[in-house]
Amino acid sequence: MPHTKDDLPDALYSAAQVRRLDASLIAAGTPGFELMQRAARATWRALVRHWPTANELSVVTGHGNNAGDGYLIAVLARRAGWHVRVLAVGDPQRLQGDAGLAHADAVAEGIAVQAWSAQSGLRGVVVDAMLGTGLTGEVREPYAGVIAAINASGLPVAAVDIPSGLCADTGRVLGSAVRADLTVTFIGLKLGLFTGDAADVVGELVFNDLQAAPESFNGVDVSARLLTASNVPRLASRARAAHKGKFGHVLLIGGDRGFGGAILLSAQTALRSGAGMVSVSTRSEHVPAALARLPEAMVLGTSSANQLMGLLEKVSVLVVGPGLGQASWGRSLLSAAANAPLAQVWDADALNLLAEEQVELPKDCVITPHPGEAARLLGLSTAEVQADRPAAAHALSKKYTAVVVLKGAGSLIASPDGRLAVCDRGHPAMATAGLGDVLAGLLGALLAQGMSTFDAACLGVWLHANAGAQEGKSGRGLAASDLIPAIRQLLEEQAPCLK
Ligand SMILES: NC(=O)C1=CN([C@@H]2O[C@H](COP(=O)(O)OP(=O)(O)OC[C@H]3O[C@@H](n4cnc5c(N)ncnc54)[C@H](O)[C@@H]3O)[C@@H](O)[C@H]2O)[C@@H](O)CC1
Ligand SMILES: [K+]
Repeated sequence: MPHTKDDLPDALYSAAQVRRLDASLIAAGTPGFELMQRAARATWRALVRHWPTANELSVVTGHGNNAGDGYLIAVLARRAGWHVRVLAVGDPQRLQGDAGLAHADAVAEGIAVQAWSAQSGLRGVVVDAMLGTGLTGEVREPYAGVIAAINASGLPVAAVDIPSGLCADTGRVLGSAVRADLTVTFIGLKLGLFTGDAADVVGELVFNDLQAAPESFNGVDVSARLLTASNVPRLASRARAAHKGKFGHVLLIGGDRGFGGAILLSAQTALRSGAGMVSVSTRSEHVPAALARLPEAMVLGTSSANQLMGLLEKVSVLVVGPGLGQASWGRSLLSAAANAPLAQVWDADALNLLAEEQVELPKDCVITPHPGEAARLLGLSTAEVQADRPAAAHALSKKYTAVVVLKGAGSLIASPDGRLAVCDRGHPAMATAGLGDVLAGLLGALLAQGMSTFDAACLGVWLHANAGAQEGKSGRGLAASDLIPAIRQLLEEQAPCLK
């Protein structure tokens, strides 16, 4: 069954797990060469749909089964009357097994198979059939040079299974990767197609399960779940007899001198995302501005942690960190929060203070690091975190026994019980200040309405990314507060109040 972006299955696999799936399909009676033919047909159909007026193909092949798919795509294109040639990186005589058979089929069809050279000259649509799930380590020559030539050609590119150079497990470009306009991927979705660098190289994604019987998936673990409109957790609809006491009381702590706006953005989002009551603890000099902006909130000018104590007994959820700063004011408020037996969201400077071991995180919190904060918490560099985002999210979740939202393209949500969810929505216009404050306030409101930490994190990330995609469409200049009405609208569409 072909699937496009909006109806993808949600199970995500590593390269090793997909290899196990391949093996179980073959063991269940479908020969590998038949799978390769199905992969080629699926790619060919998607390619014709994507470029309906094209009639010329340059298929660039490597040395494994990914190349085998490429030879069979060339055969289908030739039979459809297209001008086709194959540019082989390395010696095609060395191809073995099913890929060898596919090469023989292409030759028998009279297709010109030339050795790749810098002078080969690419034409028409380029099919990238060099490196698939068999990629290991940084891309070596001659492939790196061929990838650079394909990217420099400016021609349309269809990638077979995964763009060559993109790691199927981590979504990291291993040195260099083909920038595809279309990727057709098979059997099981690879986690690496949805996080990290993937969004810049995958293009339109089409999935085909190659008619795998559902039983073939039994016994093969899933690495992660893709968040989709149908599986994302929902808030319950509200009863008519609802009252504000049922929807929690969120206390947001932060906004030191110079960062007063951050906590207001969080508080405004918590209010607009359905929290029953919202209180803000901030610097006394920020109180008049906060009241002017948020008349619905209770605003407490706080100069020391002692002033928080009474309030901590009345509220149900804490959001700590936006604009908190790292000076003694923020540190003392964070320590008071850390001792409160409440559901909590820690963000921004709360995470920097946590990394400095100034405080201990209570159990069952949500933490929302961006890659730089995640790196500080793990004692790694940001590049090391980005090199394997799923591993970093799992490691943080284990280290702090917390639900972790690792932000950045393809946000990840990791739970200490091993679950991992991936959100591939969002928009580059979201790379702007204040977006994290909005997310923290949203998560606080969802916890206050009774969701578990993992469900709140999944729904919060999903709503935030979709609101960003909706509002970011017009490009740069998105202000964080633009997201708040969009989040409210999406929440209401998802779990409407009774009319
Ligand atoms: N039955 C199957 O196994 C099926 C496999 N399929 C295709 O087969 C692919 C997997 O095939 P393979 O496991 O043969 O692997 P690939 O074809 O992905 O790549 C293996 C080749 O890449 C080279 N290579 C690995 N890392 C490299 C690096 N860092 N730099 C340069 N070269 C590197 C290896 O030396 C080897 O020649 C899938 O992605 C998919 O396209 C599909 O045909 C469906 C069925
Ligand atoms: K490829």
